[in-house]
Amino acid sequence: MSRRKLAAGNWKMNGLAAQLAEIDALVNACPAPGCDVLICPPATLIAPMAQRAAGSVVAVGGQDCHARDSGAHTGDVSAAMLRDAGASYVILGHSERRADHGESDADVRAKTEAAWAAGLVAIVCVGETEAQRDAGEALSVVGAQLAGSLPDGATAANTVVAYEPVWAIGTGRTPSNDDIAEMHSHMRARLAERFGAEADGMRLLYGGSVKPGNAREIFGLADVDGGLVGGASLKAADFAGIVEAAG
Ligand SMILES: O=C[C@H](O)COP(=O)(O)O
Repeated sequence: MSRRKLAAGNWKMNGLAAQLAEIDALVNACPAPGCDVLICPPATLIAPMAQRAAGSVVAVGGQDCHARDSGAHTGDVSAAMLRDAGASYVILGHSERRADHGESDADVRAKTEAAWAAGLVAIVCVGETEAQRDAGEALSVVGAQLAGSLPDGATAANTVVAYEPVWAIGTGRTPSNDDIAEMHSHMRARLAERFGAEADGMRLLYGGSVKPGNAREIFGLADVDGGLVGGASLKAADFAGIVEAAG
């Protein structure tokens, strides 16, 4: 099964209107990439970024959504609102959301259902802490997160899974290639048990200190279908190198 790779940037809580110029630079640097390209800016920049990127190869996504469409949820944003602002993807269950906002697998599953209902592709994040890896629990922890966070209706078209070891995020550290390959193979097998042949088409991203200098090697590993990139997605020059590696 050939899966088109995805280079996804997560700007996290970074970016003011002035940074929208990075999108122009990215579009110029990557006029015809051989992979899908996505930037997930903070919610305040989704609409202007989507307008700026309209007609280009760069898709725009959210970093979270509420499980409900609308209502009395001060400060929250629904999947329908993201879609209305021009998003086509949403990151769900990022470890920073799980840690900062206490999001459970059940919460992530409900948000994923909401994302699909709004026509968004869900990028569902999983990953172990360093203590869990040291205890030999990485595979079982990620397997349980996958089982709990993905609803039954997951398909290759509506879902992307991102494996992000918590200890590799923003640290400059990455797992060994063998460890990444082992985890991605494990995830593919768990998905195949549950979703059958559909799992062959699901894209599995690696995230955690992906840089232009290591992206090609990581994206070349079996069952790695691109990356979810934090810090190195903020500057078009860096992210263009990662897009190039994925293409
Ligand atoms: O969503 C992105 C990840 O948390 C990775 O962040 P990082 O590339 O800054 O390590």
